[in-house]
Amino acid sequence: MSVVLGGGIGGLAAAYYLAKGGSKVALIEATNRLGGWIRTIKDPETGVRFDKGPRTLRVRGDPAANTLSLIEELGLEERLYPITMDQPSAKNRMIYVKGALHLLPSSVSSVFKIMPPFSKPLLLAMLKDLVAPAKKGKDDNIYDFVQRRFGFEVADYLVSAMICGICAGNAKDISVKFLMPQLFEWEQNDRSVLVGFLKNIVKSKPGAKVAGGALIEKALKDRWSIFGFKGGMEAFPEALTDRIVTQGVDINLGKEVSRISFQNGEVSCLVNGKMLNAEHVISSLPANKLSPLLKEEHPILSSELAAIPFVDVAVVNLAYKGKRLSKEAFGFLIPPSQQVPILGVIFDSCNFDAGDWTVLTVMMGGAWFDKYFGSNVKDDQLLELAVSKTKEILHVEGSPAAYHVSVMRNCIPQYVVGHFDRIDRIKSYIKDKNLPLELVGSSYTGVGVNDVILSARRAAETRLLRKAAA
Ligand SMILES: Cc1cc2nc3c(=O)[nH]c(=O)nc-3n(C[C@H](O)[C@H](O)[C@H](O)COP(=O)(O)OP(=O)(O)OC[C@H]3O[C@@H](n4cnc5c(N)ncnc54)[C@H](O)[C@@H]3O)c2cc1C
Ligand SMILES: C=Cc1c2[nH]c(c1C)Cc1[nH]c(c(CCC(=O)O)c1C)Cc1[nH]c(c(C)c1CCC(=O)O)Cc1[nH]c(c(C)c1C=C)C2
Repeated sequence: MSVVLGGGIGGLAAAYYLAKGGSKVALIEATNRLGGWIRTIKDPETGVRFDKGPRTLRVRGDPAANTLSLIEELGLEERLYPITMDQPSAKNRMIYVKGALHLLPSSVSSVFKIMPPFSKPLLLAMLKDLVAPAKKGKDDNIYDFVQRRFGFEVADYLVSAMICGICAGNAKDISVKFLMPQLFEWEQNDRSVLVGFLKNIVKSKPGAKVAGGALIEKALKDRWSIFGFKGGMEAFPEALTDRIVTQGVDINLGKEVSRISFQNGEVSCLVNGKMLNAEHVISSLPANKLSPLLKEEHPILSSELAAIPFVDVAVVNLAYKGKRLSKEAFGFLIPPSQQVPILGVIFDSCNFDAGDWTVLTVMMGGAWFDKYFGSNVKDDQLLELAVSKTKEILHVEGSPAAYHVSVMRNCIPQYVVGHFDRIDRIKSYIKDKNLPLELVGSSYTGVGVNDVILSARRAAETRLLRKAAA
């Protein structure tokens, strides 16, 4: 039997892939619900739906192709809500700088123009890269890397904002390999990103195909940019849950794992005071939650896991009656240099049909949670701030007809400088000690849902191969 720890999207996907391969699986989840950070709620009075975590997924790249093939296996195609590249919510992303909203460049032609808040065409920033010196090293923070190669404005306005919009983190701490591993390699090997890029075009063979089935083909043909689910993102873990129930996975809710130990190639998990023995364990727990469970037997592994930092994010969902926005867009981000106490706002009702409602999600905190809110912030204060910033920046007047406030503690891991070396050390430790343990989830090799699902598939396949070989 295999045990899967955690019932977020990572644990559910791991259980699905294991069971699909013929394994007997028990899934252990500490809370009384499945889905982890993926949560959709419905306001009881207005019926408006709010997503607290993700609401859209990417279509490009292998992790996305894998998610789409999982969706196909689950027969969920009809429940998808595609957003195509020509829609404003796919094309228009904004930043708020010096008291005004600005569209981010979204086409090749825009690099030749001066697009405020940038003082020069982005092409000039790209040319800077040709003369900028390379800094040799194993890793760098993404802010310094971008400032060195493309200048202050690209680092400050564009990349710092994007890092907020992906991991709520500070670009001055986050590894360049998190977002731009290839660009960093080109700097190391070719001295310039542009030179590396051009050499790569010459070398690369056209027509490289991503893995996947009919749905990914359709998504690419129909030019999907991102997609969500009709009724909200929680439809996805719900469908996975239904499927693993059919597969016979033993789902245990409200059961917290408090210790993991290994002996004779097997594993024992202490679950609500009782020992559960298995041949193998896949942990989808966030690294900070897994760390204490291993401390007694594997202190080195435990401290490597504990060293992966997390940030808190406050998520305030707001619904206003009527159409209130003057610009259709995905939303806007605020670069940290602007010293505004919110990270950004998603325009949910531009992305999805919300009837006669304007639905917004205001995200706050992240790497600056303590600076702006301390440790005792009240929901009312967060709501008031979200409403007042919405009024100031988007000119949405009055009070929301519905709202929901959550402080999501330790919800996003931070891939700080040195993260990927740490992951290599963690993997080597598990391999060298021959532990029947696989790690899945957003703490390790990608913070998005697509990455998490792919990590679950790889972990399950590794386990199934080992079992078949034994
Ligand atoms: C505000 C926000 C916005 C996001 N937006 C996007 C987006 O737009 N696109 C995107 O791709 N991703 C987005 N993400 C990231 C995405 O939500 C995560 O990558 C994903 O949900 C992580 O899933 P997981 O299974 O790894 O972890 P989790 O969801 O954290 O699941 C882990 C589970 O383990 C359980 N657990 C913990 N400790 C124990 C224990 N001791 N015993 C048993 N069970 C335990 C927890 O209760 C939880 O259910 C966002 C995240 C947040 C917070
Ligand atoms: C302001 C805070 C946040 C917003 N979204 C997230 C946070 C912390 C979380 C998040 N957003 C994305 C991912 C997945 C990345 C992946 O690898 O798939 C996560 C974990 C997607 C995303 N959202 C924005 C960008 C630039 C990206 C990267 C991928 C892509 O280009 O689609 C933009 C964005 N995020 C937020 C806002 C307000 C925003 C606005 C333009 C909120």
